[in-house]
Amino acid sequence: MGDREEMDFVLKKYFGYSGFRAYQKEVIQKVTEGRDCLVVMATGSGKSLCYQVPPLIVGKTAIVVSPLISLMQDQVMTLKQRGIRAGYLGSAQTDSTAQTKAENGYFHLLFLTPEKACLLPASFWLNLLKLGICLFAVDEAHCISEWGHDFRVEYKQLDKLRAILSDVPFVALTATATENVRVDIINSLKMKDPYVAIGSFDRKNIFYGVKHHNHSQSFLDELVQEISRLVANAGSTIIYCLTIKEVERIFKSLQKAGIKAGIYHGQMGSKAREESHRLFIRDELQVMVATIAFGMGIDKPNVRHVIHYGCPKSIEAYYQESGRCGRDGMASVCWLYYTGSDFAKAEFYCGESQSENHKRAIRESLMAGQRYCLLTTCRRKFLLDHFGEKLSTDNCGNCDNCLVSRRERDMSKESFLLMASIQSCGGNWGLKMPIDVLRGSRSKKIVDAQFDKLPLHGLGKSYSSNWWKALAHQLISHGYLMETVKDVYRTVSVSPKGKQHLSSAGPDHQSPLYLPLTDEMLDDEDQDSTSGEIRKVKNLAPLDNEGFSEHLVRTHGDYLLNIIRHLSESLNLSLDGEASFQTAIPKAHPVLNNQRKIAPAKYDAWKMWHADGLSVQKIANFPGRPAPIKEQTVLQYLLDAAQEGFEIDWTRLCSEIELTHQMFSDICDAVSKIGSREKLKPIKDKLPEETSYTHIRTCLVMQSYGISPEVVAPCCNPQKTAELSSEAVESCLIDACHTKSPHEFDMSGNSMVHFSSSKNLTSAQGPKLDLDCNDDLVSSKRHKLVHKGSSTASEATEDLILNWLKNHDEGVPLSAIVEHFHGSNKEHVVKLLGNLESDFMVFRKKDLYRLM
Ligand SMILES: Nc1ncnc2c1ncn2[C@@H]1O[C@H](COP(=O)(O)OP(=O)(O)OP(=O)(O)O)[C@@H](O)[C@H]1O
Repeated sequence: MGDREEMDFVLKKYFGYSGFRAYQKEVIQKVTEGRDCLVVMATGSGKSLCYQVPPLIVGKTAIVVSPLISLMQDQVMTLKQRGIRAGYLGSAQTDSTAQTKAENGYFHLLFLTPEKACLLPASFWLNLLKLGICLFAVDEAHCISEWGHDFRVEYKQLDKLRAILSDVPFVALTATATENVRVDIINSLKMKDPYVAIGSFDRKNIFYGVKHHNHSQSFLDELVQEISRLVANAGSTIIYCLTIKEVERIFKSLQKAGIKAGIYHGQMGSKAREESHRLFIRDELQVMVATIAFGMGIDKPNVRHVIHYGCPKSIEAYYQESGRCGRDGMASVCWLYYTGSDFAKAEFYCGESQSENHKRAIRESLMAGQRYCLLTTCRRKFLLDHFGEKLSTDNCGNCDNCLVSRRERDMSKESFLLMASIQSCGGNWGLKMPIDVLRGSRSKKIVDAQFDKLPLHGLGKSYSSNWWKALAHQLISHGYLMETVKDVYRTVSVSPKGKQHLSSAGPDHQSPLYLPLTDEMLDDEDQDSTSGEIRKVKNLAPLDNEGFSEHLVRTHGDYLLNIIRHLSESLNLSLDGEASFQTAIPKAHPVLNNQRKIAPAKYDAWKMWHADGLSVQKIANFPGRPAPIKEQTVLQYLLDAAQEGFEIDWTRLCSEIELTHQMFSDICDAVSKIGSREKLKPIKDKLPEETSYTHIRTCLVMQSYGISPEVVAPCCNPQKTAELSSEAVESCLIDACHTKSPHEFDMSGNSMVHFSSSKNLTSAQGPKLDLDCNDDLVSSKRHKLVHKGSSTASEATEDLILNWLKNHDEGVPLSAIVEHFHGSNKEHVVKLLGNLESDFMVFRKKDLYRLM
């Protein structure tokens, strides 16, 4: 019998197939000739046969390295049923004779985990070599590469075996390998002139689609309805979720709707997982809701739908998971539902990873996933392109973008603004900075970099940040912008094509640039229909007050005033009378005698606080702002204003932020102990928990201006005092009696501390406050009360943990979290942290918990 005939005979005899699929025969032939092979073929294309047939032809053992015991067990079982001698070595092996049998060449196919392969003694290999090893296969070979989506360190060790098995052909197999992963595989396994078989990645029978979702219940209800419809037709469905919590949530909803669903994730015991898998394979379950733990080795032919509820880590992972669909070649459907927060998980995925290369690969992979989600062109083309395969057409006719014609609009103006902003910011930022500039933000970063002086600052206010981000992704996918990972950051810059476009355009003239609107952009515009009104208003000439709704004036009055002001300035007209819209933020920025000019945002904050008497909290949430700002930011503005010579009522400020006399002197002590005011953290570390960074900053500014600590209230804020419990009042009363303090408390708990004498204290003036009480005792009592209060509050909840972590950018070890929330036991805290981790709210890195 000739070689080819023998191959056909084996195929028929053991597998029952009448012909080989593409590439199978060539690979088998090369392997039997002793050549190394790299096999890159789509999921379900039949790669396994490439290592299963040779041992049956040459009668020598084939070694197969596979990442999962369960996968090996499945394969061994199936092969045995076909009359092939197959076995595996590993921790789950109960047959004590298996290793001896293997060493004596009993098996046609011997499966090993990479760890086991490296642990076997050299004598094992030498004995088996004497009998003959026909090939050494590495399945799921992309696990060898740090560029791969599923890198496993153990795979890296396999090169050690190359020295012992120097004459054995190595066969690496994977369904997902980009160019650099392929090179990595060949180098890592020290393959010699390998025969490379790259099959088509095009799964023609699969429809690809993407939808945007929010985590709302109504969306989940819609999903359940959709699944009910799907399961009414034949075939199975797999729903992949990013977290176990989501798996459980969706599973419960499906069960409620009477759908036969199963569940599968890494925290289930192996028995429960096996049972779930078995029921699914036998069609006793219609739907499997799973994490990606349900992945490799799922060879169920009739999976008709794969739904991803959340954007996967990479295109490779997506391709592999969606590849569980339609393995029998019948028409099947893959939907991906994503939400914006899916793209912010790079830090989480980087987890414990030590290698910078690997971290960069993770970030780049996630970026590619994001691009896939936001794509408005053919999805199949994008997927194939990712794997280096060209689709001859721009319209595959079997993805959502090719079937639904999208609304296109001339986005030349918007694109010009965005590209110009990115260019003006230097092209060294992510998208946030240039978009914030367009939206007129005066954040510290923007003001410090003087981006608020750019002519385009604030010109893009009428679109939301998300809208601009979606446009940016359009421009990326059309080649006008480039996204790169520099060290650990994603930056966006204008590409040569974008620069060309910019240079041929100006603020008033741009050549048309028609781009499709994404669902997100359309949703955003629908939601913000009033901003649509604003855009219309912008185009109105002359401005006409008819048709302005009350709502429009209330919500956008400030914006309209600005348009009118700019218009009148440009026309050299004066506006009669002072506009006194309640929503308008004061805009005049006079420079007082001894004051230096400060940024408008700071001046506004100072004026509202100082002249209008608004509280920090009111300023932060002032209705005239496009969006609220943080109270800390307002405080920082006030401190900056003070440093530029603007008048500040320190007593009022200290009272508002509850900076007590005791805190003030504690902070001064800490500063002198440390001997430096440069860094706040060491100062903070020396102080009690309730002393915040805001307290420290304020104190330092006051110190530097020689403001006397006497201006600081000795006891609690009068308004806050009213909120004290009766216990607190009682304690204060006791203190007041003991110390014969002039502070009086009425029985309703209202403090009558006389702040009036300090009313006019400013940064320039500093008369001493006449308070002769024993402040220390009062405030130390208060201190105790606060502490006692925080002990009740120290029972951990998810919200409290999140709030607390907000103040610890550098991360906190578990022990410190447990100590802080000593009202709860450790298990409870660990459980909450686990929930937060699985919700991607926090992540753990080098044993420190941080906010995402
Ligand atoms: N020549 C053939 N004729 C008919 N069916 C075949 C042939 N080769 C393989 N198959 C079948 O195709 C299915 C997929 O094969 P296999 O599991 O080897 O794919 P794979 O490429 O390893 O996929 P994955 O990467 O997802 O593991 C199996 O059910 C297998 O029996």
